[in-house]
Amino acid sequence: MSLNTVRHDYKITKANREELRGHKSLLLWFTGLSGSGKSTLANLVETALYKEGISTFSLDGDNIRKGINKDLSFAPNDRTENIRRIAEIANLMVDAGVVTLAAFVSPYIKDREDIKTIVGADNFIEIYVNTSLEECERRDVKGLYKKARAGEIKNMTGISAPYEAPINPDVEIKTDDQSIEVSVQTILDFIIQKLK
Ligand SMILES: Nc1ncnc2c1ncn2[C@@H]1O[C@H](COP(=O)(O)OS(=O)(=O)O)[C@@H](OP(=O)(O)O)[C@H]1O
Ligand SMILES: Nc1ncnc2c1ncn2[C@@H]1O[C@H](COP(=O)(O)OP(=O)(O)O)[C@@H](O)[C@H]1O
Repeated sequence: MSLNTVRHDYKITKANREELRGHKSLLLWFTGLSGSGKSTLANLVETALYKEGISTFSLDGDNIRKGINKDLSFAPNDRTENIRRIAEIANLMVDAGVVTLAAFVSPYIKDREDIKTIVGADNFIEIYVNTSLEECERRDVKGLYKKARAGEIKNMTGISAPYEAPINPDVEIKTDDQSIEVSVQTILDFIIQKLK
């Protein structure tokens, strides 16, 4: 669709904003099943970065699915639109010079490829929180798996909707047998050089 809009070139660029803040900006994208540990890890990674004086912002279900995306369901097309809008928001945040953390199930490979295109491959870090369905169900943090097994929730990822695992993620965290502390440190070790 052509809207005849013209892009204005602003004088202050992402590079200027990164220089002012003293670090690069990146999108850290956490993908995995519900209950895999995305929010837990994103939260702790953000806290560690904040303590190092790095500007951060977290996007997750609370500020997205209850806000800008409250019109979207868990049907495949709506999940795709959910992720597309989040990627566009994340792109603005990264452009603003902020290290942005996003924790979403994001079950489709194609949708995650599209995020990379929107924010730029150099700005995108895919973190696969690889927790087995058995372990997620054992945790059942929000009681959703029990409801899904009882047929009370449709399209539940891992039960009645697919999860397409990343083929070549930047970081893979296997939380079934790795502590939270080691998981956080693994992520920090991977990104810290990239922020310089
Ligand atoms: N059907 C179904 N499948 C998966 N998850 C469900 C579903 N219904 C509700 N929830 C809750 O919504 C959270 C997932 O939302 P996302 O925006 O991350 O999903 S997606 O990326 O659009 O697939 C997810 O949050 P997390 O547990 O933090 O992953 C669930 O709490
Ligand atoms: N190594 C680990 N990494 C992350 N979470 C873990 C790990 N081991 C156990 N957990 C627990 O798993 C649960 C994950 O829940 P949550 O972070 O809400 O998952 P998600 O955001 O993927 O739905 C938390 O209760 C957390 O304490």
